[in-house]
Amino acid sequence: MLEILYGGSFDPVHLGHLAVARNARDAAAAQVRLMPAADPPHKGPLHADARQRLAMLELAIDGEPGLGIEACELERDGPSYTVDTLRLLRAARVGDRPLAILVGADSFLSLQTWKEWRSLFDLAHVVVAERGGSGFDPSTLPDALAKATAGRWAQAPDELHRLANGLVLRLDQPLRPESASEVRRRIAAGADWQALVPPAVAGYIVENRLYGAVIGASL
Ligand SMILES: Nc1ncnc2c1ncn2[C@@H]1O[C@H](COP(=O)(O)OP(=O)(O)OP(=O)(O)O)[C@@H](O)[C@H]1O
Ligand SMILES: O=C(O)c1ccc[n+]([C@@H]2O[C@H](COP(=O)([O-])O)[C@@H](O)[C@H]2O)c1
Repeated sequence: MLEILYGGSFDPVHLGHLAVARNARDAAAAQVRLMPAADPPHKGPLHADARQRLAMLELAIDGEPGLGIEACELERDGPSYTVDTLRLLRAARVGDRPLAILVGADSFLSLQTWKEWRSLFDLAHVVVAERGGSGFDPSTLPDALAKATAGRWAQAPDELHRLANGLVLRLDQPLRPESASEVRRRIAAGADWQALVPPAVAGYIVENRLYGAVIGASL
């Protein structure tokens, strides 16, 4: 079965993440694992610690079929470079089975800034989820990314099951407006935020006073 790794800070996980993960699972008939980064290379300091971000992910997926968690990046120090993670997972448990990474269009458009980015295609497929405002259009990619992805575009998700790595798939999906920074911003501003995250995650945020949430805030 195709496995799709969905990496992120998940600080916190929100309904946009879940919609993207479910859509990828259903469209590609795949197992999707949400993969919290210990130290995402291009982000400033995170707000919740690794244990808390993992706990929120567990509450969010709540045993849902086809969704899981890959926590291997939390076990190593230093920046969570995806290329290193893919090499480790290929060697440790995935072998030569079909494997993909799932990224939002904003992340995909900056793929050239990732460590050894061209090697990513030797290790996994890349699934790109549309994200509002990202201006994602495969015909207007930055030059190097356009060259590296030429001839790799899959026409349909089932192509990803037939090869171990190397294809790029654009996933059609309704655009989701949520972002973790908007959740944190609203909490800090005392504005409504609970509808942006699963109810169990909202409860965890309040109980643990994450992001400046106040105990006793109505859920
Ligand atoms: N609403 C969304 N629609 C599509 N992709 C998303 C959405 N939110 C996050 N992603 C993608 O999920 C991955 C992990 O995102 P991350 O955990 O950094 O969340 P975020 O909401 O972008 O966080 P922040 O607002 O703190 O930057 C990235 O590839 C990102 O592009
Ligand atoms: O490998 C890299 O150089 C690299 C650079 C930026 C982001 N990533 C990964 O992309 C995923 C989303 O990152 P972010 O910053 O949107 O939370 C997460 O799994 C990061 O580890 C990876």
